[in-house]
Amino acid sequence: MGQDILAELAVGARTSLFIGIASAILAVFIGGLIGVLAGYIGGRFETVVLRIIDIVLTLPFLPLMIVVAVYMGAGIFTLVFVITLVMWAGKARQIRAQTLSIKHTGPVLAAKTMGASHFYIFYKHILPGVVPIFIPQFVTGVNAAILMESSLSFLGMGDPLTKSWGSILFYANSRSAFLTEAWVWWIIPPGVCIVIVVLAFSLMGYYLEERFNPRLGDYSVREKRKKQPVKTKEHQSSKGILLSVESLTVAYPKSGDYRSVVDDVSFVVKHGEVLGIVGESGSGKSTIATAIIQQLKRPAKESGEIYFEGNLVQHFGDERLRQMRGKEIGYIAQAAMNALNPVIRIDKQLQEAVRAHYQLSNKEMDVRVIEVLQQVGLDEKWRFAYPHELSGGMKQRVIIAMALINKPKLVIADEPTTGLDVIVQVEIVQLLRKLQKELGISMIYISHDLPSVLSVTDRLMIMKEGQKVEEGPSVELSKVSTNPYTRVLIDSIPTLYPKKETVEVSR
Ligand SMILES: Nc1ncnc2c1ncn2[C@@H]1O[C@H](COP(=O)(O)OP(=O)(O)OP(=O)(O)O)[C@@H](O)[C@H]1O
Repeated sequence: MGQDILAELAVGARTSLFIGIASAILAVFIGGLIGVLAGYIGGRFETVVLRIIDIVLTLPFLPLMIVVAVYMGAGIFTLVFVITLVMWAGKARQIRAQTLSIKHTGPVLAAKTMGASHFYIFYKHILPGVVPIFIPQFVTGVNAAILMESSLSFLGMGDPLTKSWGSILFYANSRSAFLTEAWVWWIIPPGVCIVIVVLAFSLMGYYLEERFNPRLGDYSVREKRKKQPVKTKEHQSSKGILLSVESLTVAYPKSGDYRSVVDDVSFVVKHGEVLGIVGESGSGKSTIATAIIQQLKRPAKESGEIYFEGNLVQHFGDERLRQMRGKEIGYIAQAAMNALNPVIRIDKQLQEAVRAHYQLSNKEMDVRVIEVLQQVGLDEKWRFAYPHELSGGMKQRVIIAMALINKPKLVIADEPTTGLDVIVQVEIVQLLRKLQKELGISMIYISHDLPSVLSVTDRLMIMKEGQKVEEGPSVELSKVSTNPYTRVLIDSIPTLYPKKETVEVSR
């Protein structure tokens, strides 16, 4: 008896898996093709496809199977046909959505602007973004198809001559196994097989979805920070040090190994001081800033120690870090003004920043919003505006207001003048300097533009290829530095009185 059941289960596994895998392959292939084409071509074709998808998704599965089985005869291929017919539409809808999100990204628009052919865009940009999600779609499809096959076979719509887990259950039921002790042998084993296989495919599907779906971005689940006593350096505050970075090294994987993008960098920021970090693009400036607020992207490897007010931030738990970000350290990220939510009023966005840390009444909140807008030189009426009603300079003032609204001790401004015209750049730089002095806060000012940094900083740190080249008081460094790289940066500053050069004009 036991051997018979085992043999039936083994043969049944073959049928159930075949139907599951074959239906999933067909559904993903057909759905994928139709979804990609509908998303990419758009227009009437897309509308027609969407209406067909809507109709298919509303088709009742069981009556459909009965009708098809009557015409085609019950059997494995009828099952594959009906399951595919039911499943392709859902796949097509998801893959169309993915195609649409890629179609409107910068690289695709740039390729179109350059006159690239549809074939090139499709092959180079759309397919690489869409194909990875076929894998999780296939796995979840197998899972759903096995369940459908079991249900249909259990209802007697499978092939009567072929064993599958569903048909084992059908025969068990038709011979009243549920009413006798036979259910232990006849029903539990195929039932357990279905549960285990479906669960295994579901888990695999979730994993692959997180791994391959580009829309899920950083797929890896971030490890929870270990709770541990925070290491402290008491003497730092007595020396007036607010932030101290010691031997910071950050590496990212490259060609199978890790490559340092910040290499053994140390510096301090004192209370009320402005430190400028200057260097060419890619020298690691933003990486230092994100390391300070502990928001490096995976899979970065970080070593070294960062102390804020004498406490080692790498030992901070999640809650302590959350409090540090936005409340004790204000962060003006690169191009942050483009990240203002276009459909939320300015006052609401500023209030969000306060709500993350304080519980204030609406009136108190409004007072704080007006106060900070005035500080950054914006009339209070602008608090009722939406971001698209503001100019670039005004948006950047809002971003500065957001960084200041919780009265932080340190502000990190990463290229705060990017994307603004020269006059507005000067205004923003002057505003930052004025606020820093008035509020007595410390600041790290990151830029590749030495002239703007000189006017706003007390000390400068020059970076090149992840390493600190030189550090010192801004004015001194700009006048007497003998370091060749620093000199290149300084000499690149345009002056009103350029050196006279004799130019020979050939006649
Ligand atoms: N998530 C990441 N994965 C791999 N490498 C990265 C990642 N983020 C940054 N890098 C690398 O780290 C290096 C330093 O980047 P970073 O953004 O810190 O430079 P930067 O000096 O701020 O430049 P920019 O002024 O252009 O923003 C670059 O070479 C970059 O390729």
